[in-house]
Amino acid sequence: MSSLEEPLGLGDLPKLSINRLGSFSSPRAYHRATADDRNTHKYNNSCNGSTQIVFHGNSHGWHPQCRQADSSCDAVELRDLPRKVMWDLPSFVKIVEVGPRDGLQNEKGNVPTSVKIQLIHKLVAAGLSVVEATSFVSPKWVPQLADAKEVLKGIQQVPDVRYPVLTPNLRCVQGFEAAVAAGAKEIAVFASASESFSKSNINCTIDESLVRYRDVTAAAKKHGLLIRGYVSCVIGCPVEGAIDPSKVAYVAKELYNMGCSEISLGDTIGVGTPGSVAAMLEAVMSFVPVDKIAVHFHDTYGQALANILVSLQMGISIVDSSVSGLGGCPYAKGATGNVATEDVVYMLHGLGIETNVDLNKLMEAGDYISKHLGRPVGSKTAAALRKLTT
Ligand SMILES: CC(C)(COP(=O)([O-])OP(=O)([O-])OC[C@H]1O[C@@H](n2cnc3c(N)ncnc32)[C@H](O)[C@@H]1OP(=O)([O-])[O-])[C@@H](O)C(=O)NCCC(=O)NCCSC(=O)C[C@@](C)(O)CC(=O)[O-]
Repeated sequence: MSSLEEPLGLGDLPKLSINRLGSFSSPRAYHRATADDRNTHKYNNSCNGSTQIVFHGNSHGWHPQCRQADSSCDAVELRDLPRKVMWDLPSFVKIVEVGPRDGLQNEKGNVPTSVKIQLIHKLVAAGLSVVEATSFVSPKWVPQLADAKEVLKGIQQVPDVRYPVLTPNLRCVQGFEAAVAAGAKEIAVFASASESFSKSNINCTIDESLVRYRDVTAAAKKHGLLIRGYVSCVIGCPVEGAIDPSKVAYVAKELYNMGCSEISLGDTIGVGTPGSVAAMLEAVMSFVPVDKIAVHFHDTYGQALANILVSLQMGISIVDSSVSGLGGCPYAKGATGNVATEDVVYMLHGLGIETNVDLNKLMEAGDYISKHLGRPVGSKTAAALRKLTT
């Protein structure tokens, strides 16, 4: 059994399937850089036929710009960039903010209900359209989220914003019934591709969890609720080591077929690299439409942004992240938080991809919760931009 203390060795990585990447459509021209694009990070990247990018600081931090001072560069066909570098990327990425749930569930010190609610309001004010609010799970096993009912009832819900909550079973105390009673309009069920993680996380086998979730999704459909399905340990498990992509595909397919409208693939311990992520996504895409797949990368090994980029190149357009990089799963020893939402937004805007998220307002939300937790903000982008502006 390989230890997950060490990053998976190259020999352990499933070989990247080149044919899928090779089938990407031809590149497209990027937007022409103009002065008023400065804040939208749309840019082109070629002058005089060669491809050079220099950065000039501005009020929003760094802005890629042509070497020519007047930035009067022409829009460039991506064929000027080596094809192996860039593919056709989505023009819009939906960010699912999981900080209030996945981020806080692992916090040892109690976070007051009012702080959780205020954080959710700030995240929505930053433009996030999906903010996972809490979990209706056992307070014995996740004490931090024991105030799930109060949080959900306390949020001033904004129309068109979604506030999913985790529900592991039908229970009226901690589960689906309790969530509906508290006003939930969207739920999430969460299975694992690893038997060991399933047992330690939700106290049952994978197949037992799928039986439970069929009941939960049937009830949710009766109530007209949206259902999200998570698959944990899609790359590696703290106990079993590397996880075969076929196991991930099986669980994803089962959750999709029982009625989950979106399948979020969680690298719970962050061991994935673009090679193992591409192989896993290729397996899942055989059973779940690519526009129904979300990626959920913890950043324990610093691979999350690279893993997101390869996911975008394979057609994914839904990315989970945690403001200020909060979080980690109480059942995955050593797992650190999800990739920081601020870092994801900065990368996406730098690629000319829209998110509807205002980075400055997002940083305010990150500052708010980091101050409350008494620690520096967990986003490199936020830390760098703060240094620039102070
Ligand atoms: C799901 C339930 C409600 C099932 O709990 P249950 O077994 O259905 O029912 P129960 O709560 O009545 O428990 C029955 C007995 O089993 C015990 N028990 C109950 N659970 C456990 C456990 N885990 N480990 C060991 N024992 C457990 C429990 O204590 C009780 O024993 P008794 O108190 O009568 O002596 C419970 O296991 C639970 O609340 N677990 C916490 C699940 C959770 O919130 N995990 C974190 C969220 S998932 C996550 O973070 C990953 C994700 C989604 O972000 C994606 C990713 O990153 O991969």
